[in-house]
Amino acid sequence: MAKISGNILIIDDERSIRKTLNEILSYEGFKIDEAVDGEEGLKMFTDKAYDVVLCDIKMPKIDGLEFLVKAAEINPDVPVIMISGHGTIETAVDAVKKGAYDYVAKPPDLNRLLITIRNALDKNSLSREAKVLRKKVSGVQEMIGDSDGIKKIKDTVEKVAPTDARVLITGENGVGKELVARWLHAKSKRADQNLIEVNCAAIPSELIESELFGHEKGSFTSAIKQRIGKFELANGGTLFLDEVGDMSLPAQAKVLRALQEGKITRVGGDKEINVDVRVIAATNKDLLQEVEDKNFRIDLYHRLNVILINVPSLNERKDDIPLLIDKFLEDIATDYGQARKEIDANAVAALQRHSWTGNIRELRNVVERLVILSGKTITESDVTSHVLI
Ligand SMILES: Nc1ncnc2c1ncn2[C@@H]1O[C@H](COP(=O)(O)OP(=O)(O)OP(=O)(O)O)[C@@H](O)[C@H]1O
Repeated sequence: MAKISGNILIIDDERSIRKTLNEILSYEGFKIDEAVDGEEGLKMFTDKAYDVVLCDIKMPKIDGLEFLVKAAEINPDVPVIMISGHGTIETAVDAVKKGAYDYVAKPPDLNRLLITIRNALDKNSLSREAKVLRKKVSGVQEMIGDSDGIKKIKDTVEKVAPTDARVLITGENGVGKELVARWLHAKSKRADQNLIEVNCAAIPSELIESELFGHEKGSFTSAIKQRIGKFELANGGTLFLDEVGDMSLPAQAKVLRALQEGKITRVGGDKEINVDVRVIAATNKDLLQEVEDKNFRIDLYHRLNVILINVPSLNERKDDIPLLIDKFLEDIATDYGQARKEIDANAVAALQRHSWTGNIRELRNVVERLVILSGKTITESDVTSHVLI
C-alpha cells in the first residue's frame, strides 16, 4: 500500500495499544499524537487540526461515545474511528450509528486498520476526495497500444467499467490482465473505494477460504485472532480474483454463494455479513477445459463470465511493439536517473520480428538489457548480439 500522510490522534487509556498503533502508523508516514483519555483527547482535538481520530470506547473521565458527540460539535468533518475491545462491539456499532466513521476491533488487524484510515482520509473532505480520485485514476499505469486488440479492450473497458457487471479477463501470463482489472476499477463508480486483489494461485488451498472470507478466533489451529477477509475489505469496492482457475472447489462453492446472495460467513463463524462487492476475475487457464476436467464449477464460471475480455499476447499485437519500446526506454531512463537512450528503426524492426513468449515483462527486460549493454543509440547489431542470439 502506498504511503500516505496525515495527522492522527490516538486516544486510548491502554499504553500498549497506543504504542502499537503509534509505531504502525508512524511507519506508514502519519504524524501521531497520543492522548490517555477522552478528556485529554478532547483538549488536543480542540487545539489542533487532525485528519483522523482513533478513539477507544471504554475510558475513564470522558468515554469514547461522549468524545464522539463533543468532537462532532467542535469539528464534524473529522472522521472518528472507534477502537473496540472485548464486549464493546455493540457499543462500537452504536457509535457508528451516531456518526463514528467506522470501528476496528482490538487487537487491530493491520490491513483492515490501514484501509479504514485510508478510506476515512479519502472521505475527509470533498476536495480531498476529488484529489484522491484523480490520483487513483492517473495512478493506474497507462495501457500502451494502438493495435486493434488493445483498442477493443479500451473500448470494452469504457463501456463496462461504469456498470457493476462482472468481468472475466483471460490471457497468457504477463499480457496485462491485472492492468485491465485496474482500469476497470479506476473508471468505475467504485473508484474511490478499495480495489482488493487476491492471487488465488499464491495461497495454499487450505487458507484460501480464510483469506477470502476471514475467520473467527480459534476456528482452526493457527487462527489466533479474528481476521477480516478480502470480501469484507472490498465491501463497496472491487475484488480482483487473480488466477481464479487455481481456486479450490470448496472455496469456489463459497464464492458462488457470496456472489449469488451478497452474503459471506467468516470461517468458524455463524453470522452472515452482507457484502457489496464487484468481482473481476482473471485467469491464464482455459476455464471451460477446467470445467470439463471437474476442477472448476460451471455455475461459478457463468457467474464470473458476464463480460469476457481476452488480452492478446504480445505476438498477436506486434504493431504495439514500437510504442512499448518507447515507453520502456522512457521508464528505464527515469528508473536509472539517466538520459534516455535512443533506438534506431532497424533495431525496432528486428525486435518486432522476434518471436516473443507473449509476456510483456520479457520485452521490458530485453529493452533494459539493451540499454545497459549498448551505446547512446541502440542499433540492430546490438539487438543481434545481445538479444537474438
Ligand atoms: N498495454 C500495456 N502497456 C504498458 N504496460 C503494460 C501493458 N500491459 C501490461 N503491461 C505491463 O506488463 C507487466 C505485466 O502485466 P500484468 O501484471 O497486468 O499482466 P498479467 O497478465 O496480470 O500477468 P500474470 O499472468 O503474471 O498475473 C506489468 O508490469 C504491466 O504494467
